[in-house]
Amino acid sequence: MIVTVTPNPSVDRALDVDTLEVGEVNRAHTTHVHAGGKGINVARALVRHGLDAVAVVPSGGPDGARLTALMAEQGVPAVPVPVTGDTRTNITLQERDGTTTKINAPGPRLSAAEVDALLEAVDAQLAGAPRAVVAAGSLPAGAGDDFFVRLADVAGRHGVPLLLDTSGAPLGQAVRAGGLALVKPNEDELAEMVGRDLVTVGDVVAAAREVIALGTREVLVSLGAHGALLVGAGEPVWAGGPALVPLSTVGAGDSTLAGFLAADGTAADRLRTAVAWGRAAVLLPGTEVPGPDDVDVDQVRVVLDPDPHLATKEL
Ligand SMILES: Nc1ncnc2c1ncn2[C@@H]1O[C@H](COP(=O)(O)OP(=O)(O)OP(=O)(O)O)[C@@H](O)[C@H]1O
Ligand SMILES: O=P(O)(O)OC[C@@]1(O)O[C@H](CO)[C@@H](O)[C@@H]1O
Repeated sequence: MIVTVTPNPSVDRALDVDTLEVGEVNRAHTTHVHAGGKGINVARALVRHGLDAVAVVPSGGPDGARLTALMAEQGVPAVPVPVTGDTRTNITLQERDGTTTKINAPGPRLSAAEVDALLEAVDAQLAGAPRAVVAAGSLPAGAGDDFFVRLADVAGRHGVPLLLDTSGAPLGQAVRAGGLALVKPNEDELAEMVGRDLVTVGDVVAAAREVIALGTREVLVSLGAHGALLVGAGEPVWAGGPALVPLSTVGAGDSTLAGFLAADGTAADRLRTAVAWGRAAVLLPGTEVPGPDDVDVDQVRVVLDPDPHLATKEL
């Protein structure tokens, strides 16, 4: 069982347009609606592969009800924590050439009592001794930048590994507090965390090692079209595949993390599966997550200890 926590979930609405004309009336030809938010997407991808997952989410107003209904439709077990504010809707504008424009709403402000209730709901799930807990996405106002530090305390008390995918100050605080099993920044998020540009593989590996030195076991850095790097105690590993034209990149990082959790074996095996799931996600519309038939592990190439001088854009 994997428990996921999404402090700021969303109903994801994707509108497909041929070409987006900024400042004009654009007419979409298709819309896709999915239960969204990073932790929910991880749970959805795991469930589509027949694995056990449960998603803990604050839920409020009509869109909160819609969110939990969408999860139920997809057979994703949810633990909704009632909140007074309205759950947000996030918009994706998807162009035919693969260009993705996303507008994420701020989401409702949570009261201190609602934040405590969310942490208590996670605490109750962790009492069942799941294999891991994944916390992912941005924080709503009111949660406090130390929310993931508090969550790490809860996970630590239960001895459950915590995997974190977030950004900005909440990521920085959690990394500095230590005790994380894994963080999954993309290249920009890692660069922001260490406060410098990352150009080469060596730059990314050095930044990941700084994170590890602060008390995180592994760093999975997703590099968009250029695959992903896994840095842990051993030698770094890169995985990626042939170029493809994305249908929607939304949630690709979440499917990557789900694939990583689903896989067994060496670091290379787990990274290969993670990248295969991420690649499969970008070939699906909106925030659709891949199932077993979508994933092609054989297309993914793995390189142990990649050349540190290579620019990540050349991978
Ligand atoms: N354009 C692309 N072509 C091929 N693979 C891609 C592309 N974009 C993403 N991927 C795959 O998906 C993985 C995750 O992508 P990315 O690094 O963009 O994650 P992210 O920024 O966390 O995304 P999100 O926040 O939308 O989930 C990559 O490691 C890669 O395997
Ligand atoms: O605003 P956040 O929490 O950073 O990101 C939310 C979000 O963009 O992330 C998911 C894709 O990873 C989407 O389902 C969702 O709309």
